[in-house]
Amino acid sequence: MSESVKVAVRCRPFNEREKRQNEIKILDIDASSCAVTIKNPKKQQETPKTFTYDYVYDDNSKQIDVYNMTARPIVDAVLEGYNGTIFAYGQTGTGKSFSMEGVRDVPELRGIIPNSFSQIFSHINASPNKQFLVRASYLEIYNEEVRDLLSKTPKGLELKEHPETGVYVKDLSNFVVKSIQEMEQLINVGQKNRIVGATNMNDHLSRSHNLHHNS
Ligand SMILES: Nc1ncnc2c1ncn2[C@@H]1O[C@H](COP(=O)(O)OP(=O)(O)OP(=O)(O)O)[C@@H](O)[C@H]1O
Repeated sequence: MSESVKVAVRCRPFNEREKRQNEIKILDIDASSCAVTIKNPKKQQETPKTFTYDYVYDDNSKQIDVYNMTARPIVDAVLEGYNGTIFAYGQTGTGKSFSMEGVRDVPELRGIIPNSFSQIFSHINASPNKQFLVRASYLEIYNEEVRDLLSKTPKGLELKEHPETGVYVKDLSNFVVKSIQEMEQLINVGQKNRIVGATNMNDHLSRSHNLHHNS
């Protein structure tokens, strides 16, 4: 049986500032062995350290390849009735939003979230004899406060634990969605309610973090 938690590492290309400052690349990514080797630029004589992961992506990686290798199998399992979570973690400015959301209007730059909507609804549309229920919630954690981004009055919500179903957010709204368009509408509403919106892409000082949940 394969592991239930898998870890992927993605390295982003240098940004303009890093290029201008002639930064040196300290990561070497070897896709064939899923290994990342990191060297200490201040101590060239130090032996580089190597770590292995379930998937590794270098700075040339394409959104669709990241999706197909890492996210598609999770969404496949969800469509069969299992639970699945895709979670991006990393320092500010490292490419979490790029990987998760990407650039919505440019098909090849679309990230995991829009690609998963396409996969979910094409699967549902191709399975006329099965019934599916898709519900969506969208929340933001900002300054330790859980905010419901799909509520008209986003306010702090409580985190609770249920003995059988585990941790949940009390009173978090959720909406039944029947198409990609409906899903995108909800995302648009939620984006507008985020404390620090996607328009502040270049300000990496105080971005909030958000979780997306499809069931
Ligand atoms: N793989 C990539 N290819 C090209 N550009 C990328 C890639 N990953 C990130 N970028 C660019 O790098 C910048 C920072 O990425 P992004 O905003 O996704 O970081 P983040 O981890 O979400 O940051 P924060 O935690 O501050 O929200 C953006 O301009 C983004 O377009």
